[in-house]
Amino acid sequence: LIIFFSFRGTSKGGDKAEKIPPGTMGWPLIGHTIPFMQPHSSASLGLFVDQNIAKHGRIFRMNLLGKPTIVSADADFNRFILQSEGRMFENSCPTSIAEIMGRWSMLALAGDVHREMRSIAVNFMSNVKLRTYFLPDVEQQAIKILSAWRHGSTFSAQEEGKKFAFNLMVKHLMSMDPGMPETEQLRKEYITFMKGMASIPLNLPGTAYRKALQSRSIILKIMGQKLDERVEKVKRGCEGLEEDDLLASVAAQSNITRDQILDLILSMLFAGHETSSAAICLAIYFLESSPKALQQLREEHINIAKMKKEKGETGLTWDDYKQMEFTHCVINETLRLGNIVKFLHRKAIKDVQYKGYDIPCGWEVVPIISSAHLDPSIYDDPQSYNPWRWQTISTATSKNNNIMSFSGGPRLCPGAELAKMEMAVFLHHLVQKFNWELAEHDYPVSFPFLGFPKHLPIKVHAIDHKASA
Ligand code: HEM
Repeated sequence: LIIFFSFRGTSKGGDKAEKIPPGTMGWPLIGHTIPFMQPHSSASLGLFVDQNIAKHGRIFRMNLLGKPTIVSADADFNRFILQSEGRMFENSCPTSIAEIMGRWSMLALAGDVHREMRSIAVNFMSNVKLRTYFLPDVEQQAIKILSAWRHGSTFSAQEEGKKFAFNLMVKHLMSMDPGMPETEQLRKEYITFMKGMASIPLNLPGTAYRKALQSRSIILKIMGQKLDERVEKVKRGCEGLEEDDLLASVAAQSNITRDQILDLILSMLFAGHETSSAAICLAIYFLESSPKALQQLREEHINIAKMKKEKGETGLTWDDYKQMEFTHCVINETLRLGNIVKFLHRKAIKDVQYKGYDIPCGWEVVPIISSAHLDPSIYDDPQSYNPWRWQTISTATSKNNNIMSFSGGPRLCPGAELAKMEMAVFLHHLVQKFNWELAEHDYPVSFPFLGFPKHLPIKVHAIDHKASA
């Protein structure tokens, strides 16, 4: 029976009674999960999705992770899905991710509890906080990382990017300082935790998934100790503490439980660290192969630094950041072609009709958000890295629906501005100090989490400003 029901419905046009999008359900239980998850260049949709689009069109059905699923590579439908969050569709995190990130993680929540947790995240990264607290720290961390790079040395840019983003997040989430033993222990556990996130969810002795669950317990223990310290300080009424870090501000709230706080912090560490470090690596990768873009970017930053020096200013300001026009083009193009997040998980919470198709209530829905970025009808020559295209495209999300890197609708990434600012500040110092080349061939791969198979090895050359003056 399982085989019969799994293979039935391989018709091209979808079911007759209901017009469910066409497609095949594949093997019993696992369906097409393995080919769907097959690693591929993040600047592509992958062979499986391309083949299905060619056969069935941009909206098709399949069995993913044991569930009937509608996959959409249709930019309009994706926008519709994201904007109908809570009304027709809602977040639907795979069980294995919810288990590892925690049931209170923002990635796993939907509805009112999600809204409550989200407002904490939005407030944590408000514009005022970005200007006041984050910007100086981002700059300090960037300078610190880059000052350890030696002329002529070769190392993994991916590791450096992760160190930068990790240090920044743990400082702002829990006031943990880089290099301290407990920060290093947390980082070590976090690496094991991440390996499990990207593994097959088999909770058996020795598997990456089992190890990740064990690391999760250790990470929560460390975070729990930090939380206890904060609660104690809040009780003693230490002034200004709420501004210190996220732990302090949530510790002062009585409406969320300890488990909720810990899962929130862990999901923020994940969401704010993996993505922005990937973004920095992508910029390093794309700029290396685009000397003209690198040159223009460098000129922009040398000019900003020169003007600041003339005015006797040190440290970047929000106005400096906003003035980095070409840098914003580089960032937009890097995110478009790099596709840090390829797809999202949603499910239909009622029967939905769209473009003549029926999406049955309860079915999983996977919008492939990278599809808009790679669509030649939206972006000319989408495979080429061309930051200049953004000089004529409006980047306001309200005006441009085809920028999907940060998702859209009510779950739009609350860390978008922080991530862009991290990229801009890191690039400001990087391009003034170094030239670089890939030490080995590497490229960004969607696992589905974005990574570089060889960890992006680069060789750096310090720029001799006296010689170039
Ligand atoms: C270039 C870097 C980044 C990219 C591409 C990115 C992308 C995304 C995407 C696609 C989502 C999914 C939204 C959905 O389910 O519809 C998301 C959610 C989220 N991101 Fe980011 N993100 C980035 C950086 C950050 C940073 C620096 C933070 C800071 C902590 C952050 C925090 C979050 C949070 C808390 C969520 C959950 C939002 C919710 O469920 O309402 N992100 N991000």
